[in-house]
Amino acid sequence: MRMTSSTKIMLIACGSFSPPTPMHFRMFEIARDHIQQMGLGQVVGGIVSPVHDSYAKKGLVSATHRCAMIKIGLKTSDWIHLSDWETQQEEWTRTRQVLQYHQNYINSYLKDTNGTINNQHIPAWIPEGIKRTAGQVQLKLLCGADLLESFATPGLWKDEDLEAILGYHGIVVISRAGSNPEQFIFNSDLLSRYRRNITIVTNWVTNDVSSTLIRKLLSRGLSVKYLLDDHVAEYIRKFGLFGTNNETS
Ligand SMILES: Nc1ncnc2c1ncn2[C@@H]1O[C@H](COP(=O)(O)OP(=O)(O)OP(=O)(O)O)[C@@H](O)[C@H]1O
Ligand SMILES: NC(=O)c1ccc[n+]([C@@H]2O[C@H](COP(=O)(O)O)[C@@H](O)[C@H]2O)c1
Repeated sequence: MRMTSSTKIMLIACGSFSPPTPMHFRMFEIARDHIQQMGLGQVVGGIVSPVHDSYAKKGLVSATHRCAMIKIGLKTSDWIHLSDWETQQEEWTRTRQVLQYHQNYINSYLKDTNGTINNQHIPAWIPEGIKRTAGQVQLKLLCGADLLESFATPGLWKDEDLEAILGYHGIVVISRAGSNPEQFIFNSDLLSRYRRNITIVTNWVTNDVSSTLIRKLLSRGLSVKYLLDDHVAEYIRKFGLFGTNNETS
């Protein structure tokens, strides 16, 4: 998987997005700039894939609400799109399979010269005009350094899944306050083995706004203005999510 300036790349971020913060979308912009400026490839699309409801993480509101908020937050982006595929499955899907599904779909879409897929519903996350782009598209996992560090949590990730994610797709890691991805990779045999498939991107404007922080502010009736998209905040208040119950937030 050698990357050159002509390699076509799509980025996919998997997470709870409960709620989606501007940082969730900003990480795509930071990654695209880095990849293109370093001549590592051409980023042709971004996918936000919210986790299934059965993931049952604390603070997770229904996928219907999370998908709606992601769509609202992405209204002004012309290259990052929601994929609700994970949320539509019977149960939680491991990240390796999420990547595999999207990569397979992209591959068959690009190969579909007789237009069979064109007759079906094309998901919104397929970049417009991608068929005109010659060659293959490589799907990479985009994540914050905390997700990379979760790879070391015993029992959380299967080794064979990490091998597949790192070996076949590759990951793009955005630095996050309090993390040291270089050191973390150095300490891991597995990650060191796949070091060249891991792109670390320094976020020069560190911003540690997390969904947890936003949920806390909202549940305490505190303002989230300038931390969260106004329209997403409006949606949250409208449906009384995260303990807002129509209070000022
Ligand atoms: N401020 C940030 N800087 C870099 N990466 C981030 C930031 N916030 C979220 N991410 C990344 O976004 C992806 C989706 O994360 P997730 O939905 O779990 O967000 P979160 O804000 O960390 O959520 P929570 O606070 O509920 O744990 C993860 O890869 C996570 O590392
Ligand atoms: N084994 C796995 O594939 C695995 C394990 C833990 C988290 N994840 C994914 O990581 C993302 C973020 O999860 P957390 O918010 O729990 O860090 C989610 O999309 C989740 O599905 C995948």
